[in-house]
Amino acid sequence: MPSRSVPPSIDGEFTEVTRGGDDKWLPYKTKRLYTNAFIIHGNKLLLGYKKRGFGLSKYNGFGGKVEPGETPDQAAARELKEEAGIEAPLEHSGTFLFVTEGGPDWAFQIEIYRAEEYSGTPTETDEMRPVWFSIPASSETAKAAVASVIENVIDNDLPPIPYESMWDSDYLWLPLLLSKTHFVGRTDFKEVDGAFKLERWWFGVPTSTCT
Ligand SMILES: Nc1[nH]c(=O)nc2c1ncn2[C@H]1C[C@H](O)[C@@H](COP(=O)(O)OP(=O)(O)OP(=O)(O)O)O1
Repeated sequence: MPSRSVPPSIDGEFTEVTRGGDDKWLPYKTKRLYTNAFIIHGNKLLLGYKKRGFGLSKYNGFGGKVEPGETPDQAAARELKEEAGIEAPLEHSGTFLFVTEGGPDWAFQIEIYRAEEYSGTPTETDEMRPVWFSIPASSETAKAAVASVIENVIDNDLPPIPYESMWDSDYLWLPLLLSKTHFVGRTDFKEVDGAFKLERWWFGVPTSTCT
């Protein structure tokens, strides 16, 4: 079988964790920077239920556009405060490109952040309602982490991570974020009647962290 290429947008030495769909990666004109931040507190994960805009009625991390003059780190902190009312020592955890067919002709470059502590009280805003979910038991390797989340082994009374109400590809990389494994990736979605359907994806981790 011929070897399949890494998406053209991925630079550097990464080991594939998961891929799907064909190799016909969508073209895009430019990239726009976004952030997305997740709070992991013990065995709980904080997500926001999106009340308006793109991604309405989905659960997601807290984030949005990087404004002119801002760094992604600054934007991540600002968006977390604006959308959830909290502050946290955010660490950069991954990057992926979200490209659409039928949607914008530019790619969303989403910088993903995580923190294990926070200050303040998660508070509902006009855009997001914060909700805690249970994190499944952790695993040693990136691939095992993906498997543990799919099996959804939980040990508290909170609901499990609501993958069915998240963007279609989040179950592929959230386990990497939970296990503190830096990752890169790419997803191509197709917009049909206002809904976005995952068409192809690739996620990888730095070669040195994949055992
Ligand atoms: N967890 C996620 N998984 C995914 O596959 N795509 C995501 C994603 N989070 C964001 N995206 C993509 C799709 C989404 O419509 C786009 C913009 O992200 P957001 O919805 O977070 O930003 P907003 O349009 O709300 O920006 P602001 O108005 O600045 O808050 O990036």
